Amino acid sequence: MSCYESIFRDALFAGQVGLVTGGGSGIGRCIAHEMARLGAHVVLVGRTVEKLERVAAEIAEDGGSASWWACDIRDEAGVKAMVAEIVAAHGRVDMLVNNAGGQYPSPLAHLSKKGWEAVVATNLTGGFLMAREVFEQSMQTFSRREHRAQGRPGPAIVNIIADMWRGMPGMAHSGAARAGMQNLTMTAAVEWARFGIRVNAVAPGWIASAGMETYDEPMKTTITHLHKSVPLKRLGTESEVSAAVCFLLSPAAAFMTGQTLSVDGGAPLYPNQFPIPAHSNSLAFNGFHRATTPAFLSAHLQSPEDADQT
Ligand SMILES: CCCCC/C=C/C(=O)SCCNC(=O)CCNC(=O)[C@H](O)C(C)(C)COP(=O)(O)OP(=O)(O)OC[C@H]1O[C@@H](n2cnc3c(N)ncnc32)[C@H](O)[C@@H]1OP(=O)(O)O
Ligand SMILES: NC(=O)C1=CN([C@@H]2O[C@H](COP(=O)(O)OP(=O)(O)OC[C@H]3O[C@@H](n4cnc5c(N)ncnc54)[C@H](OP(=O)(O)O)[C@@H]3O)[C@@H](O)[C@H]2O)C=CC1
Repeated sequence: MSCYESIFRDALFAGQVGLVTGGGSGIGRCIAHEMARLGAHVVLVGRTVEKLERVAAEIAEDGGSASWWACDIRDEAGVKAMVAEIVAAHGRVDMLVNNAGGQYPSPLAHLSKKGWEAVVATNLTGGFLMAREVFEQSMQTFSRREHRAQGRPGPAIVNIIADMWRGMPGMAHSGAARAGMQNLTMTAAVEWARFGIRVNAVAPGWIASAGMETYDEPMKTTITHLHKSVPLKRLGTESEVSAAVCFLLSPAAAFMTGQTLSVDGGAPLYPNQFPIPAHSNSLAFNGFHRATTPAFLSAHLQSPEDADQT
């Protein structure tokens, strides 16, 4: 019996096959453990063989069932071949968790085209390729009628995105990609609903995941202060993201599609997360004709720093 504790009932995913991209570390590893604990066979996908092997071994030690496939989700031919092999080996894919992703901090103006493309390909194109292949190859394997006859829905898909609702200052490439993924979630949900395929997303806020280790020291220092900007006054855990994912994959969410669940302690509702750096020359307001600015507010039409200089 697995040592992984889940809030969900035993055997919830018994007999199902689930793919977890980025399953070799952090949130993806945790999701893979929980899905295996609930009875699924889990295929771990990522680029680093050692990480995938280690997590597959952990799941096996816990009495679960897992295999792995090394693949860069940005490689279209690699994704096609991988999904084909998995479908050939297991007969189908019931669940896809598009979790692989990442970015590096940089001011927008310093982003190179290559860096932008690397992050957009990782966080948007890769998720699209995975979802499209799972859809296409599921449709080839089982006709819609066969699916219905077996009383089984098509695969359930969950995309991991991020808290980008108010922009993502310092990580513009990732914010743009995640916003794209959120929109793709809605479109796929509508286009694939008639095949019984549900597509949802989970938007983690700041999670104390292994992924946070990948940042440099100044960024890690910033991260140690992030909890102060969270109404619940702490970071989230990998297992709190996993629980949301397992809920969306489960029949409890059978009437949910195209939705994004935020797991963020309320952080986006709280302003001042990222202080705007001091202005050297902020834009002056344009002094509209016929404006009716109350006198007591006129001082607030320029930043205090600029006001100090006048
Ligand atoms: C406020 C805190 C957090 C907010 C919430 C989010 C948290 C998390 O997401 S935690 C998970 C974190 N995990 C990661 O982010 C994984 C680590 N990151 C990456 O692997 C990279 O960022 C990647 C996504 C770009 C990896 O893609 P890959 O193609 O493998 O990258 P390359 O190393 O080949 O780089 C390609 C290109 O991208 C530019 N670049 C990459 N890293 C940096 C960097 N640290 N600084 C500046 N530029 C970077 C660069 O242009 C690279 O090309 P070259 O210059 O030729 O190397
Ligand atoms: N932790 C947090 O606070 C937040 C995390 N997120 C997102 O949640 C997801 C999981 O993050 P987390 O667990 O924290 O971080 P990790 O860095 O631990 O996980 C990212 C995983 O994705 C894999 N991966 C990255 N690029 C590729 C690729 N091109 N092809 C295949 N696999 C890839 C990595 O493995 P490998 O390098 O071996 O391929 C790694 O296992 C990411 O998308 C992350 O951006 C979103 C918001 C907040």
